[in-house]
Amino acid sequence: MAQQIHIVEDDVAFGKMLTSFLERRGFNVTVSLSGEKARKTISESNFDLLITDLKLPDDSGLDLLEFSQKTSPKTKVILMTGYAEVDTAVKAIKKGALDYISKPFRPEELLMIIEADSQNTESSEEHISETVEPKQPASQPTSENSKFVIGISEASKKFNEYLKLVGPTDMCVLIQGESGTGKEVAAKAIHNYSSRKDKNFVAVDCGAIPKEIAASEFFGHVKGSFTGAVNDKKGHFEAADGGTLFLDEVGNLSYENQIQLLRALQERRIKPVGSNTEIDVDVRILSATNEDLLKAVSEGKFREDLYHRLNEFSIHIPSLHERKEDLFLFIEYFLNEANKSLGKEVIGLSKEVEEAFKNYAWPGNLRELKNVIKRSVLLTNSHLIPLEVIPREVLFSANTKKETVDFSKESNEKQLILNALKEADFNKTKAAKLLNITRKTLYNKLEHYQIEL
Ligand SMILES: Nc1ncnc2c1ncn2[C@@H]1O[C@H](COP(=O)(O)OP(=O)(O)OP(=O)(O)O)[C@@H](O)[C@H]1O
Repeated sequence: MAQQIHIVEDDVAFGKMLTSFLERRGFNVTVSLSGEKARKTISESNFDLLITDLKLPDDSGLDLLEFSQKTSPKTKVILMTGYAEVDTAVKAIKKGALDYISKPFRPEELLMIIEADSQNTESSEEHISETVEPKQPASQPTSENSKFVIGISEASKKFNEYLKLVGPTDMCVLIQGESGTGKEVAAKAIHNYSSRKDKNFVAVDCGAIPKEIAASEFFGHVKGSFTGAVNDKKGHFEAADGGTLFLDEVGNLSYENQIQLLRALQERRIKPVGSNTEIDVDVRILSATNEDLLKAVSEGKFREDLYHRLNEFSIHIPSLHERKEDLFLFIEYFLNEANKSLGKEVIGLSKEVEEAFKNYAWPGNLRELKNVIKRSVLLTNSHLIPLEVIPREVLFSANTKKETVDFSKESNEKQLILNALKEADFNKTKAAKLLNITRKTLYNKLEHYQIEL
């Protein structure tokens, strides 16, 4: 069963960031924003781990540690401290806390403490118990798969179920989705769920191969078969033998190349350009497209027989807009990636940026989100990404959603009003409609925020 974690943290953004980080790694997380709420929650449920801030507005982490030890002695406790509080934290360890972690910290550091403790617990349990749980079967995702975000939205859960379901079969899968939604990542996951996972995964961008050399790229060639063929060359099919060949942007293949590909798939045999010998190949084909292939078929641009061969099973990857519930998991994942690659320690987004990200439609999907975060992390000199480093298109996009309007914070409100005005071409009646407020209220707010038009 997943470990139950209780976080006590009055900084909402930080608590949220830790929660999504830990939930993505399979923990069940409950958050309390105050000592009072924490005490009530501790009394009502059994947690494996309590992670509490040392300084709370209405309580102290040390007192909570004592309370937890009395009420729920099996719960382990980690304290989060500021630099100046390390002495107190050391006292807490003496009182029986598992560990302390100094703020600011990266969530991975916290995870390391949790995992180190679990390993200690497991190894001591293995000595006691004679029957050890069987290890995971070979068809489980490899560590490669654990590198991607599964998501919590219904759309993500469904499509990830499909990946798992079709992975171990030998079916050809057509992966459809907008640009940047993660089609290649999905193809790699299918490969990793299959028994072919120890063989090659060869990805080919069909849009980037000139049609004149496509046959040689796919099937290889022998030395001297055409000008420039100075050596024998293996093609993608041979390179992927026993494994998986991923044809990205498959709709871009020329009609002639489609015929050659179909033949290779039907016969499971290829002939390198200039060779008289055929070679047997055992390759699973996964393909991806961000265009409507059926439309291409009906327009005579894509062969119907090839379409059906590639599409033994089809998977649609939802756009980021269709899985907004996953947005913060992806943000946190890309933030960690950016921190690692840039050697930075940015812990999250400021409230205003959070709001802007929620309101943006992310037409470039995960790739765009990843790029925006990396750029922002590079430009950020504090712990939270500020509004100033966010690209203009994200701030002033035409995507202010009525349902996401949240007037709880002044800074959010001002930003939302600016977005709506921009979307409405500065027509106040339209902007008021977008914001779901009356024109009069909008005028009052423009005055309040001194927005001059
Ligand atoms: N589930 C995921 N978890 C973490 N990162 C992801 C996930 N899916 C995609 N990404 C990242 O998002 C970016 C875009 O993914 P990918 O290249 O697979 O998209 P694509 O749909 O194949 O793009 P295109 O249509 O341009 O070929 C990559 O940097 C990838 O690492």
